[in-house]
Amino acid sequence: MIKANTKPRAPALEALHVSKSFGGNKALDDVTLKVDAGSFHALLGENGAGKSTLVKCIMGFYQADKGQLLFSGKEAQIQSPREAHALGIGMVYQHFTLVPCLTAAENLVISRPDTPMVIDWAAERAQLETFMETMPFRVRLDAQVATLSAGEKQKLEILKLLYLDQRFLILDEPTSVLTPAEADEVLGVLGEMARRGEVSVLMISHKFREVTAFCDSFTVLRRGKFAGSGDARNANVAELSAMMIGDAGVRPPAIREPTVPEGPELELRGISARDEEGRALVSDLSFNVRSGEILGIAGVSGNGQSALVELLSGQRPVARGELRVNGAVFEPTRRNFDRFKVFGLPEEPLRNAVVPRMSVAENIAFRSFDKPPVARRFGLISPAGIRRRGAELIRQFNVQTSSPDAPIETLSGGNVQRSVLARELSGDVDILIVSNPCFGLDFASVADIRSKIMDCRNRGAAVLLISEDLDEIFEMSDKIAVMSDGRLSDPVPVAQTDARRVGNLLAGQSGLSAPKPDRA
Ligand SMILES: Nc1ncnc2c1ncn2[C@@H]1O[C@H](COP(=O)(O)OP(=O)(O)OP(=O)(O)O)[C@@H](O)[C@H]1O
Repeated sequence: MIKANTKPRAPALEALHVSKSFGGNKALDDVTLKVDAGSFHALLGENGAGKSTLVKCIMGFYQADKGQLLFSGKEAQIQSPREAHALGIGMVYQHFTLVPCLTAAENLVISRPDTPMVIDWAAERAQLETFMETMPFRVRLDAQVATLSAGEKQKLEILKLLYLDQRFLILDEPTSVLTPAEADEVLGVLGEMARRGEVSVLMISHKFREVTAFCDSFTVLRRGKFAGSGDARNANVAELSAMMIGDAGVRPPAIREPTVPEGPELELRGISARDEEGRALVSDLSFNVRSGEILGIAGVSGNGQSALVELLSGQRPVARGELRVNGAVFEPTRRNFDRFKVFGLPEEPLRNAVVPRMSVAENIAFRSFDKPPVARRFGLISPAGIRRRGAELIRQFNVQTSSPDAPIETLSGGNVQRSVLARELSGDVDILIVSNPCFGLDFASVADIRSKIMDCRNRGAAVLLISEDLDEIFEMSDKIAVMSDGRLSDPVPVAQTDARRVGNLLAGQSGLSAPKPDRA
């Protein structure tokens, strides 16, 4: 049995003069990071700055080319994640690693390296309850993971590390799936545990507010190099952003210009969709998005937003209802996307919007590979044309890649996102459907991408923005609707609502159209 939380013993970690290259690309160049025992340390940097590479070197996923790692003052050579776990270093990833069909208790027990072949569930259960009592937050042990909210899953991921007696916690943007209240709770509790000397935390974050409100110290990386470190409680946002981006300026906020609602229009009439077992994913969605307008759909992840994006992009059949573009019934096929100039950014672009092993240039030129100037006459594809067009968009959208020919899977998460946006926003756009477009992007990229989306709207596109980020919804939208449990509230102009009302709808309280009986 794992001995849980018997004594305070947060470890310190120092990564000294670490360098790591991929081919000719120096991802880390003489980087030093020091996390004191019992501190809550933030790791900041633009997309592609080297944050993931550094934590992957610490976790033993990568071996550094140069440098030294000291763990609790002793030199450590970590060859694999298993060795990192054995030392007491654990990581919470951006995406959940729990097994959805098992209960919370089962997930904890099977995560142990010493799980016996035959499990004495009564004994395990008693030990788990004792463990839970020592923990600052609880998760229902009998709940099936699939039924837990994102906040509960995130807590369970953290509990799992503590259950495994890992006291150096690395968190990769842990709050991106949480509501603001859940994020504050999780970070607040981790901060208290660190102060009590029970854990040390290293958190990758793009959110300045969280860093200054919850962390003790920070390190900034810029283009693979150490750019600065200091006390997070006294840091100010201007200082942090200057360290992150150097002299490069941030684009001013997106400017909303007056528009005339005459032009392209997207309409959904009574749309329902189901999962493979026939359960309703979205029910009776009816709304329209007009030219020069952004309709923002707010919602906590898992309330039907993915199904909505999938059916709009033709990846999921419509069970009932009609999609219309410019007044006519619209079938979401590649041909029609081109014909009606419908563009989009789905969730998890590396999985859903690119071919990982193909080059950045090829992925960017995808939509136009059979059109001039990328295609030669008679529809023949021109590799030089693809490369030229790709290189042009890489420059324009500031995608950080060692070369246009690098496989897109070697780019940092934020740069994959920028590449897909480069592809989707560079054309003549009439209808734009974007889902969490700024997920995982650094603050300068967020400003840049939001302005590009706003430019599309200002030029007359009808924009559907699906986002879990309420700040984004309020900054960008002309009208707001809330999705909860597969249903949508009536869209209202942004001036007629506020964060409290939207928050109530997010929590599933009244205001949504009454559920209608859903038949197959
Ligand atoms: N497996 C790999 N092969 C080739 N290049 C890589 C690989 N992993 C990372 N890189 C490169 O290393 C650099 C740093 O990437 P990294 O993922 O560490 O950045 P990051 O700061 O975590 O960015 P983000 O905030 O976008 O996640 C980037 O230029 C990236 O393209």
